[in-house]
Amino acid sequence: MNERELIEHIRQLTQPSGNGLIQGIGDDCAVIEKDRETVWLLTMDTLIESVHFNCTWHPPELLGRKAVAVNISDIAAMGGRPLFVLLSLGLPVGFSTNWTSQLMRGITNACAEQGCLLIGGDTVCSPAGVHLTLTVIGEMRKEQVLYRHGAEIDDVVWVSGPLGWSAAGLSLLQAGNVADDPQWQQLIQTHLTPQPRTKLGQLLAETGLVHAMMDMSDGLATDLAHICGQSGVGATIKAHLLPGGSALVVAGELLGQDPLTWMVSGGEDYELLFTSAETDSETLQRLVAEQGLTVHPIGTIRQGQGLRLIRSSMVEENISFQGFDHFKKGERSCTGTNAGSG
Ligand SMILES: Nc1ncnc2c1ncn2[C@@H]1O[C@H](COP(=O)(O)OP(=O)(O)O)[C@@H](O)[C@H]1O
Ligand SMILES: Cc1ncc(C[n+]2csc(CCOP(=O)(O)OP(=O)(O)O)c2C)c(N)n1
Ligand SMILES: [Mg+2]
Repeated sequence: MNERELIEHIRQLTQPSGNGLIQGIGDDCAVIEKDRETVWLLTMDTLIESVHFNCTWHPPELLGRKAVAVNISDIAAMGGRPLFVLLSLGLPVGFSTNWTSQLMRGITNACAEQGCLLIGGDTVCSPAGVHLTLTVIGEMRKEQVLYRHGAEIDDVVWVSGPLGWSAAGLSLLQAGNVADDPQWQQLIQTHLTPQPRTKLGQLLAETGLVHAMMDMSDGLATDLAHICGQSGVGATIKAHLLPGGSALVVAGELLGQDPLTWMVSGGEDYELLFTSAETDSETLQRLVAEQGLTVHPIGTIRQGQGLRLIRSSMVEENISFQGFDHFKKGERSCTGTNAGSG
């Protein structure tokens, strides 16, 4: 069973409604009725040493910032405003006080910059490595919430920024000796401290022009496949429209890796991915530009199912769910050593 199948299995075991629940398992946040006009948004994400970060290259302050950013990104993905954070901290015996206070400086500064309050959590000993789990609570107007479902045939598919930078930055850090070169700093910084698109998410929700939205953590191939699956549609993406940039191409040449693979299935972009009617494209781009922000059209929603990538050679390829999956065969991060393995 892979990660997606396991989450679907858990979803089928749960109650879909009650207690004011509007959206349970399956979107970036759970959505719960707060009052007639507003909803609560709740989300949780974990970062685990050796799976999500490596302490040899990840400065603790930036790790703290990243832990907040990847969680707040899920609030941005609904169009909401983050308010409160809960932090569960798992540290090995004999943890460094200096390392931990830098981590906490990153967490508290990032919370303050996003206007949210750290209000509680838990602190435990970990038998292996550092574990960081955050819960973020946000709010927004009920009628403006943007779900993964809702994409319509002939919609334009948009992304809020460059793809593949984080994956390229990670490859450069893993390669070791090249990482100090100034030409790679944008790629590396994107990996070490992604920026949640909170302002853009709220703006897009307010326009009322967006049909479906999510944030990108597992790579376009998997994340857009979620929007398609939940909307009952397919999509076609054009490789030459994907925003990448020259540093990605040069890094690919240096490391012998394909920049398109980073852009499509690398993951950890934390950009917003959304769809809107073709006839609203100009208005949408104008409203976004007025706030000093940018968005890029990358393809089209179509009838049917599955996600197709059109390469420059005009060859079409099905790339559905080819992004990151914690338990996918060949994904090296977890080796079972306990009762849960096998
Ligand atoms: N162990 C779990 N128990 C209940 N719900 C889960 C579990 N793991 C993930 N989910 C839910 O499944 C959905 C997809 O999760 P995930 O792929 O991690 O989304 P995201 O990329 O937005 O973090 C979310 O709604 C999340 O809350
Ligand atoms: C040491 C290390 N190895 C590999 C990766 C790459 N990586 C780890 S998790 C992940 C995907 C995103 O994490 P996930 O836990 O799936 O977040 P979610 O989709 O729940 O938001 C990627 C690309 C990394 N960041 N660090
Ligand atoms: Mg998650």
